[in-house]
Amino acid sequence: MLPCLDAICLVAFDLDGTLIDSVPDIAVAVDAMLEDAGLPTAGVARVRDWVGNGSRKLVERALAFATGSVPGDQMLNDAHEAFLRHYGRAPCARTRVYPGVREALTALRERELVLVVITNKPHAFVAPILEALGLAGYFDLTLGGDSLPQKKPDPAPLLHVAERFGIAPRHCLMVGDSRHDIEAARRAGFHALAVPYGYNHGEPISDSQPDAVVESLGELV
Ligand SMILES: O=C(O)COP(=O)(O)O
Ligand SMILES: [Mg+2]
Repeated sequence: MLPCLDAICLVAFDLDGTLIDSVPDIAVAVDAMLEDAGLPTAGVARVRDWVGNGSRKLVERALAFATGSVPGDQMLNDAHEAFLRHYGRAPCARTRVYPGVREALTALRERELVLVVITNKPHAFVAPILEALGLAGYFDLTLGGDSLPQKKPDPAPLLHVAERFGIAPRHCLMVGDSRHDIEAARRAGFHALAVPYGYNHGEPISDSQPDAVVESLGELV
């Protein structure tokens, strides 16, 4: 069970698959990287199941699919650089905000909650995407997968924001689409709310036993 919103002072949102449907642009960049390497492309349906552990892991999974073996360091480094270059050219051409997100963010801001983004995406992409979609103004802080030495499912980024704003974890809520968000929330002592429409390696998010699942963030308010 989720506590009543009155008991919550800070809400941390996952980005990819929770606030925004970003996989169409991510898949274009993955496929461009694979083409550069002379490998078969993967397509959006496969890439969807590879998102969640940051860009390097995404590229590693794509190379393993395309070559049939785990890539060596040099190949992975080169491919990761190529992916970042391609993604950086158009990180927000096909990316869309999910239904209910703007309404939820507006209502939570009106309640004067601290709102943050904690994503495993490289931080350099976060501000340009939020700005392009008109979401930047809602957030007090954003953390990317490379902002700290640890990323989700490690609880460190969640504990970092709780401490930064001086709010006890039991008054914080993590909202996410993947098992990494739910695990990070558990380990940090945050409440955990999940959405079922995002990217969770093809598994139902209910398997991770979040406190609650909502079909749309519009239900939050
Ligand atoms: O970039 C990823 O791997 C996932 O990003 P997310 O943490 O916003 O879902
Ligand atoms: Mg996500």
